[in-house]
Amino acid sequence: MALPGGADARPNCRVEAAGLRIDWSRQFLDEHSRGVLLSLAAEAGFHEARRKLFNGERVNESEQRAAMHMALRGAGERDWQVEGEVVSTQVRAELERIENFVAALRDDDRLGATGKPFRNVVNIGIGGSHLGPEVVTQALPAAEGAPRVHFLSNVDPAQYHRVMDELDPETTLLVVVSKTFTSRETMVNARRAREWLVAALGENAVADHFVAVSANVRRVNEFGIDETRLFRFWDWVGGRFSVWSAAGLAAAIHLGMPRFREMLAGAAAMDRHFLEAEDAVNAPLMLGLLDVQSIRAFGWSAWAVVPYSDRLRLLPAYLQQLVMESNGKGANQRGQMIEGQTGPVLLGGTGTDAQHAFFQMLHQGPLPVPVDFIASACPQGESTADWEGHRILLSNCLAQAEALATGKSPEQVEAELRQQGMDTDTIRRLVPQKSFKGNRPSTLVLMDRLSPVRLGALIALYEHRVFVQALLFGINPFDQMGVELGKTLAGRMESVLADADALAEDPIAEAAAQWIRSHWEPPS
Ligand SMILES: O=P(O)(O)OC[C@H]1O[C@H](O)[C@H](O)[C@@H](O)[C@@H]1O
Repeated sequence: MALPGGADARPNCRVEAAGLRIDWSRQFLDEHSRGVLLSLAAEAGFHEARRKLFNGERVNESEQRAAMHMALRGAGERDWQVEGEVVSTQVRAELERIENFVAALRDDDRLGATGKPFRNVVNIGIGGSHLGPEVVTQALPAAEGAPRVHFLSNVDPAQYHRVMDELDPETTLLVVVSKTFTSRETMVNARRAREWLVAALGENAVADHFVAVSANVRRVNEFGIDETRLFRFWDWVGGRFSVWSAAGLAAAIHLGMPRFREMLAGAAAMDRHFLEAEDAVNAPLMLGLLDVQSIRAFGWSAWAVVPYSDRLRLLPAYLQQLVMESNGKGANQRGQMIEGQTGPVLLGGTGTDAQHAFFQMLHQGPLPVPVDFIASACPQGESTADWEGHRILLSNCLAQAEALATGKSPEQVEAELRQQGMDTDTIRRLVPQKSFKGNRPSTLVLMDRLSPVRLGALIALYEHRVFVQALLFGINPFDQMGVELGKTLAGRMESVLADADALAEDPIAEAAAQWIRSHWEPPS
């Protein structure tokens, strides 16, 4: 099927939802295939599944939990329920606690152990307890006077040094974020940061300098943080859906509470669109269905997300967790193995940098990779140079999408080469190498400017799209069983590396461990 010639030819492939202009005109979709995709959604029970999701039923069956992240951002609008129990009251209460805390930091009412105001905040957490707050912090400028927010996620000590070595314990607040409060990396980093603090300011400083964000109250208490310094979220908030909860505390500190609430409102607006828009113009539904079509009907297993925005440079990594941890699964909810690819492999980078890296493959690689182009009409800054740079950025964004769709025919290439006076043999060899097949699909997501409300809507758009993909594949998108085995083995491997008498079960791992140990020497 050829891509349509012009966007106006397909008015139903473009919607404005929650302030985002979402255009899938350059996808392989005509009236017939749209009908097929929508009937597949109906067969998969889309309306009922969406109802269950928004009603707080146990959609995460393997873990027997709801997935009610919508309640976190819509708490002001109505009383959301989880398994029949109203949760909006506790959500609002926790938001208020966060608000008071952020205000106290801003107004220097909450001080460090030696009476100095906090100038730096370190978010210690990994996965959903890191990517969400960092993606927001990078995307949006800090509120005036807000402390600088840093992120410590990796257990690699090099990262610890990069983040912590420049900080002053007296003016640093440590926020340990972990839903389970068991993630090894987070616990190791939190303990090391605690030692760093205690070495400088003594044991009593812990109470002033540490707060926790978790669903596991007992573990937090065991770590030595009492409930007055614990911000809660709940079992029904998945890690990769948790930025809207207290797990977004670092982002709230960075943005200030009014703008954090605006982000929640943007996501809530996308929730309303997903819940209320007609199927054919329901952006998360249609995009999710198109993803499934790309994977299942066309066999394209990759997907690229390219924000033309330096501020959204972490978005592809954030979406990798959202998409691939949710839907990168080989068994469906009924316990049957799924044949073929499920969730797409997501690659990404920012435009225009990515154009000089992996775009070659997008244009001429043998298999199409559908691309999401994301851009804002206005730049962040207001100077003439900012507007000029931004115009160039946007031109590239629109041009790349067009080039992918239209391509360049062999005839056109041949004519150009002839005009340059090239000989026939060279032309024969060069024409296939220089032509572009075109017909490469893309989706364009535009917003007026990157603001809290638009960012919220953008992230929620992807969340619901992932839900739709999962529904069509029969997958539970809310668990992540596939991360467990490696964690268990890493635990065992720690003793193998620490103790030469402890052997690894696997001979290849054992040989590698021996080699590593034989190369251990103090730094010169
Ligand atoms: O928040 P935590 O419990 O520390 O979990 C942090 C992360 O680690 C887990 O292994 C999962 O892969 C992620 O979904 C989660 O966000």
